[in-house]
Amino acid sequence: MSIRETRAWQALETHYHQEMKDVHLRELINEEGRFDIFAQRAAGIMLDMSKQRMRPSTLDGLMALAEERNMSGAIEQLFSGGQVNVTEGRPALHTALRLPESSELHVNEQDVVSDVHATLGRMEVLVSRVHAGQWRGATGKPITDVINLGVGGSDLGPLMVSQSLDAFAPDDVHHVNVHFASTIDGSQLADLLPDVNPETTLFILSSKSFGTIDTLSNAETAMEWLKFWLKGCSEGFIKHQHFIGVSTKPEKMSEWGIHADNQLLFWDWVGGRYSLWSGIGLPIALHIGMDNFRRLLAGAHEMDEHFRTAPLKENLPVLFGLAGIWNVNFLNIRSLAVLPYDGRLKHMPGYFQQLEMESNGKSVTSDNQPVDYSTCPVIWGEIGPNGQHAFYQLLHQGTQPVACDFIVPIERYDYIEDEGLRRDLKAQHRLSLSNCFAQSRVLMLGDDAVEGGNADAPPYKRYRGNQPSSTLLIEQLTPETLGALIALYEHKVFVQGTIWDVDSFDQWGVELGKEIANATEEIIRTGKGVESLDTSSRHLIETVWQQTREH
Ligand SMILES: O=P(O)(O)OC[C@H]1O[C@H](O)[C@H](O)[C@@H](O)[C@@H]1O
Repeated sequence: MSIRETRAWQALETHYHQEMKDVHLRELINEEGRFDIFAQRAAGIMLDMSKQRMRPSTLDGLMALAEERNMSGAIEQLFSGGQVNVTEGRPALHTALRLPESSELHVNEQDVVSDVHATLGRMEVLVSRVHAGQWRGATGKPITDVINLGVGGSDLGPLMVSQSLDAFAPDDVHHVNVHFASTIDGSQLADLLPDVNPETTLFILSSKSFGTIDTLSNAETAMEWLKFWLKGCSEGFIKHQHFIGVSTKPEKMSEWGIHADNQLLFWDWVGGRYSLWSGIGLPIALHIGMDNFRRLLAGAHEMDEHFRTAPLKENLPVLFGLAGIWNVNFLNIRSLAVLPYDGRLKHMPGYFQQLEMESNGKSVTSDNQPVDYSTCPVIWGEIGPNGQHAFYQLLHQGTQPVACDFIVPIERYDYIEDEGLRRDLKAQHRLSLSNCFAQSRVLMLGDDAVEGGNADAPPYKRYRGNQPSSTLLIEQLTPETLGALIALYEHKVFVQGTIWDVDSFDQWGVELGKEIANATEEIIRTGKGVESLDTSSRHLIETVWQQTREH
């Protein structure tokens, strides 16, 4: 039976048509006790959903829907290693990566917690060798630069966290610069390699499958570059001194030439987009130190515990997820903008794009039926204050309904020692907070945000308002709160996937494109088979041939 046919879903539809369809946020916001009902805190984060187009009765209806889908049972399954990744027949145990060492979790009679902590221990050894200046390149010089070669989940998480927690980089260790190269066209390597020293550059080959052509082609380029500059050193020695591999596939790493001592393993029950907590987080640990990496895990664990144990009505990921369901399935809002008011979080929208869209961008239920409702909205975003000068025009006066997540820390810049600078930067942060609160208010109230009203203004100066948003207010951006924030989104995705009855942990939709790309590369390279293609693709390839032949 489709979820649409359940009593809870139908009650929500009736509620929408009878009570909510024509009500504007400017009326809702004045309803009694709204903030107390719609704002909840956990793990250093306050989630304020009082600017969502919901009433307490909406929330009751959504809770009934969650019960209909046995949300508590699903959460229990997730944490205990149930086969929540149905199409691949395995658990999704990213939460086990953040369990404290003293806990136990058995999957197939194996205690995964001891494996996880043994790997963290190996990571620590690698990090401390680099930070002590003991890891040396093929010519004997200490490493100065680390380049992570990975894409998707093997890039976006480590990149986002490293950038966000830059201020936590330890200053009492041998300094290394951490860089990221992901794109298949080699763009980042083309920029990076001329500026680093081959004798002192270490590459991390990050790939869950160790079969992703984007990453392997970057690795080949890196290796050729090293061979060119380190003439006289054998290939095996170069690989030993300049490559670490992180993967679930030790045999493929060995085949490529990654020395067994330089391999960090993780497990097929860690989804790529949920893997920054595993060895895939090595660039983070190299950048901010192992202690801070463990703090990140501890913050995520705190959110895990909240998600696992808090009653559904006080449960941040549940509330956050259900608000999204209401927006997508009842208010028909299929666009979600992620808007951090903090420049350190510039890679966060991109990271959440993969997390949400690759997890829930699905249209088949767990028993292989086509869905008859919308699933994941389009996620996009940008640093909020910069977006104000770019696309907020559409949010305020365009024709699209868009839901927004505003993300902002309460306090910033306490770590700046220079007093004069600190004062000014704190003032700038106040500006950022003011802009954040002002924008969500105007999006909600429209013309009513103007003192005395704005009804006399010409149409092009009018603001409709009624765009719903949530605000995530973070006490301070620390490894702990960032860990908790990421875990909050991970669990929100799970809550929504549970309601929509989709497998949030597979990604079959990315496979066909890879296959066809390989076949296309062969056609471009060999010239054979172009006639079997459609007219557009054929002409594109012929145009490429024509121009490259002319050169
Ligand atoms: O880590 P890898 O196996 O190299 O995969 C890297 C990425 O590519 C794939 O195509 C998937 O879409 C992503 O989920 C994955 O994170």
